[in-house]
Amino acid sequence: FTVVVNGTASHPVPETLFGYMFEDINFSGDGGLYAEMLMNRAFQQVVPGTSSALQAWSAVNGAEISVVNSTSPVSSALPNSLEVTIPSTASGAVGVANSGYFGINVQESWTYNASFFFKFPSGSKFNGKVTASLVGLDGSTLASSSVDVRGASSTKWTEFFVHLKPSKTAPNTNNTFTVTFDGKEAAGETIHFAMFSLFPPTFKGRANGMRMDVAQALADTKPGFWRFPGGNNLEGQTIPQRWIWNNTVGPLVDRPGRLGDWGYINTDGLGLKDYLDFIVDAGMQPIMAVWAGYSFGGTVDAADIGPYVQEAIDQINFVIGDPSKSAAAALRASLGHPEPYELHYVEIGNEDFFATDTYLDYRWADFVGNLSAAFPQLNFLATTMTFDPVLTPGPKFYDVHVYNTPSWFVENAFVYDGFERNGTKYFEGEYAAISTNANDLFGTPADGRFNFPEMQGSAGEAAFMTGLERNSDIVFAASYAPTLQNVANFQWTPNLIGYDAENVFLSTSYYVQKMFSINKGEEYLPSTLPDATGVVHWSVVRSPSTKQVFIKVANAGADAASIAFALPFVVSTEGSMEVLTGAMGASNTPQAPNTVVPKTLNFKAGKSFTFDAPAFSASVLTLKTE
Ligand SMILES: O=S(=O)(O)O[C@H]1C[C@H](O)[C@@H](O)[C@@H]1CO
Repeated sequence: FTVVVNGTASHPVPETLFGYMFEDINFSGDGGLYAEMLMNRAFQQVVPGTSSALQAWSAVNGAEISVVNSTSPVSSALPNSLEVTIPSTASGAVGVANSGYFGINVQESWTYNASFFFKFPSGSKFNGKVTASLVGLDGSTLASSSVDVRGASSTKWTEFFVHLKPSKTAPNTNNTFTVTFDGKEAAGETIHFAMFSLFPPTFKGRANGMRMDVAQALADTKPGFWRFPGGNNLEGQTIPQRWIWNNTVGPLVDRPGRLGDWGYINTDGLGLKDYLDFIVDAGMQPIMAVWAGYSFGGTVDAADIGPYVQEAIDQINFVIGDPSKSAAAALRASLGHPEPYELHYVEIGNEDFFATDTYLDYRWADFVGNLSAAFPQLNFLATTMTFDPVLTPGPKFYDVHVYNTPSWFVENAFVYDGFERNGTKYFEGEYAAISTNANDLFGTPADGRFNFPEMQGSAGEAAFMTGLERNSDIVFAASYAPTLQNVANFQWTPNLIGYDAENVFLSTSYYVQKMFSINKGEEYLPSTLPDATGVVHWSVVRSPSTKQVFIKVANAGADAASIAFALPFVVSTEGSMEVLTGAMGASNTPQAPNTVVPKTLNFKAGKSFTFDAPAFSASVLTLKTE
């Protein structure tokens, strides 16, 4: 191949071109990015007296425990509490233990914030200590802290709050958080607990914040945007179980939680303001979805849509409204953020190509009509297929989703080249190579589904992404999906970033996303077009502010390819390149997390040079212009 690069940019590269799609899937939020370490911390949305109500909880040394809603609750949002009865014959430490989200990471250098609510029955004679501890698999106490309690003065809900500083780092994550009494001191007592919590240090030290290592892996790619709260997890198994913004803000005891759309209960401890603060902390901007009347269990009738439109208006006002004019904005101010957050993009629903008729009939028009009247400065995205059906008013933005085979991505690198430049812009909101089986894309690994991203898929995605860059005059944002996976419990594969209770696993596709995102440049330089039917694709961008040119090369084929580049301007002979390459089916897995990692090396650049792209590779060549 010979590639002649044009010295005149065709268009700027949008700041938002690469970023993340987030929803609570695969324990991405609870048990993932959200730093709360205790699973089922507040017994939300469980049926008292059932074993599932006690998920992650167990008795310590003979205590009798059960989830009840018989006593006056700690809040109306949290009707359930944990009833703990200490046997009259008890001795030693007696109480309850939580096993975390598939483990608890105990690090000597961390200070943990532990808390819970408790109360004794009136007439209690208890006068002793209650102790919070981190306990190792072998029963050793890694950290503990006690407070003196008199039952008679704790007959109302009382919050217990301590810092825990481990004496050593645990050898594994099979640790528990326990709350115990001395059996003799507490013999025969019944105590109620509510809203436990255990936090490690968080990303940027944010209260109720994010797990540091997962957040850092996301921030390291310099993402331009964060799409939330879904994806399917926006929609709800039923209309009442949709994602409701005001149930996700304010004190944690006032958040009821909900049954998420991926088979587990969401605490909603990671809520609207927590997302917005993380977006600020990681230097992104939101692409925020509003619920648009469609749940998996039913759709709101046109005649009843008004309150849901108002709910969306209130959600947007929480983000950008004037506290003197909107109660939702005043709520934001009362939570410590009087200034509006940055917001330019609001998505109306998710994947409404599954519910096209009502979207076409009234849902799109009712939401975008009222919301654009209330917020004329915002951009609204439609979620049906592009121009199918023809919506009124015509959408200025679409969110396009595609999951397919590695070869589909290679073969469709030019899909946007053919789009009419009519002012419409596109968000490639969810894309990933997920299977080698075009006839059963969403099947099992036995049928070709990827457990983890494979190099063949990542190289295909890279080829596709050169097309997104070339067409970034109309593609303003793009994100791989799903982003996060707790490898101990998940519902979807492959995913960009995996993790367990102590490790983060970066996939081959993560390295491709990072390569493109941190080298996205400021303007696109046209060049000799790749062969649209070929497996070798490239794109060239320039950053005048840093006098750099970035050439991305994807080779999604099994043969190495040699490419001669000719540049119309002077470049330093000192070039550097980052190359990600591996066997076709190679993956980074928890067992072999560094199977395929990027390699950086220098090369002799200049106005013309040749680059040999390895088979199944994605590369970025960085050049310095004068
Ligand atoms: O079952 S799917 O519709 O394929 O689910 C996909 C599409 C949906 O937006 C997202 O939540 C999910 C995985 O990222």
